Amino acid sequence: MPPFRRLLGLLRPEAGELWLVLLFAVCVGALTLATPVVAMAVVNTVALGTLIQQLVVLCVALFVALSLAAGLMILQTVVVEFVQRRVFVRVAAELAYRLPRVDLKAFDRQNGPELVNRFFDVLTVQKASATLLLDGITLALQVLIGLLLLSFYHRYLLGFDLILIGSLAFLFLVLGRGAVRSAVRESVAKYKVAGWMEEVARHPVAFKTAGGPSLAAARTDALTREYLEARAAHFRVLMRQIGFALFLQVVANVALLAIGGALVIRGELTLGELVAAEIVVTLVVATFTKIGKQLEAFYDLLAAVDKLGYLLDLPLEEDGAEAGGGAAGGGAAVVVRDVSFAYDHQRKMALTRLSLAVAAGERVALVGPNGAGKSTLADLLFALRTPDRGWIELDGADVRTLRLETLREQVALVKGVEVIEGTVLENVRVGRAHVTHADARDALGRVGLLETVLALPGGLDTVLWTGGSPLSLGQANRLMVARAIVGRPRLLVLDEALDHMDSDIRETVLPAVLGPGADWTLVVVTHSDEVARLCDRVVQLDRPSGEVPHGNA
Ligand SMILES: Nc1ncnc2c1ncn2[C@@H]1O[C@H](COP(=O)(O)OP(=O)(O)OP(=O)(O)O)[C@@H](O)[C@H]1O
Repeated sequence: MPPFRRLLGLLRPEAGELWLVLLFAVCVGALTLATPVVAMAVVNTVALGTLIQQLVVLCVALFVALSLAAGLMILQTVVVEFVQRRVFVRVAAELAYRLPRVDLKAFDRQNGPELVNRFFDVLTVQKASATLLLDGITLALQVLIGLLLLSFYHRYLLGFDLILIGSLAFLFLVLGRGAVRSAVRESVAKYKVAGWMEEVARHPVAFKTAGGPSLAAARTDALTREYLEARAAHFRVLMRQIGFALFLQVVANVALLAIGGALVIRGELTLGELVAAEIVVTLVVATFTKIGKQLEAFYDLLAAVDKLGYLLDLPLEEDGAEAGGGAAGGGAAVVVRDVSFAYDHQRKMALTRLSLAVAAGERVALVGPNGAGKSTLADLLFALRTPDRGWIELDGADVRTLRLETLREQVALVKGVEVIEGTVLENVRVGRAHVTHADARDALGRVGLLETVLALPGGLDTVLWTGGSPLSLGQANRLMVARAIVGRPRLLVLDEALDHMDSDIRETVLPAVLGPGADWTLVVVTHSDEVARLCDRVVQLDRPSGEVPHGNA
């Protein structure tokens, strides 16, 4: 979507306030023009040698007009402040809604956390929109009203106005061509630098290996250069416009003095009118010097909105409509029917026409070589991805038709370690209000982690950091199992979650997932013969040989 349309979309809910800002600006613009009007009256009355009282009345009138303008400007600032706050809250709320629902596909070829950096563009939107709403509109209106006023003095000045308006149109439309594109390119380059910095910070071991620092420096150098080129290209457009605006300022000032002076000499303009016209033109052309700042704010705003739009446009998972569910407790029967799946942009199939039936309460080990598609199947069971063909049933219900929220109350997946910055309790609960403190303690106990957690300074309220610290990796792994079993799922899918545990620990955890109280259906992806042996059945997956029929772009 073009950035300008996106901007309108973002500001639409604020339409009421924006009209108010515009109204204030019109009033302020009109009121500030009281200065030239009063000046003209003063010059004319002084020239005619009238009374001091008239001067006092004029000054009082000017004071009232300018005070009113100042009051309106304060109101305008307050309204713009509220608009800014609301834009921040709206974008934050929308992202909080969308991010957990983003289709995993979107993150296959892009770094999710790096994409989220674009949220900071809300600040650019806030700052730039405030600049434009407060100064930009007022300046534009001052120019407009000023030119209108000027045209009343003499028809020559109307011609002067028209030439000035034509020049301004040339400045914005012709000289500004390509500015939005160059602003967007600049901001893309900026994010690449930030993304790379994050990459370096995220992989401390890799970048501490012998060549790590030089790789960090070399790539930063290349990306910074890319940024500088993009910035320079954008600056060229800006300078073109700023230079022309300043040139226009000089020409307009001189031209008015020349035209006005000639008209006064010819008696077609009074001295007062010339002074007033001169003040108006000074006001109008003074705005030209500020055009650079306004233009930069405008292009930054469009680039920021473009970036935010990118984040807000990430595709969401397709949700089913059925509440579904089958039996309330116990294991769920799972059927995988003729399922094929290929990742986007891959030539090889990840799964080809796989069929599998798992009875309710059955424990199945999925084994096979690297790349056989085991993790892909685990993802499909949790509906992180959708089969390209075939389907999956849970207790006879097609998973695609179920509401994802309901489905994920019934299916739990343990895949890698995802510790959220928050307390141990929050990490076990993950927003599920029905999970009590006692439930969390019970789940932690079952995976042999309760004593370790209670020994931490804050017990279950100890704050964990992303990555799991102060827990060890193995302990964090068990925390993930506790998170999965605390919701008493009907299908538990463990993607190599047991493989990383030492045999003692595994013995503690195994009863929790395979023992008598564990009445769920279990699918364990494993490379361990020991784990496989404990299951009711072992299903071997082999690397699919199929190619994606017509590419998978
Ligand atoms: N995000 C992805 N994008 C593109 N291709 C992927 C992605 N994830 C996996 N693949 C490909 O899909 C195929 C199956 O991968 P999958 O991770 O399911 O295998 P696996 O059996 O779990 O392997 P392992 O035992 O190594 O964990 C592999 O060929 C892999 O290269």
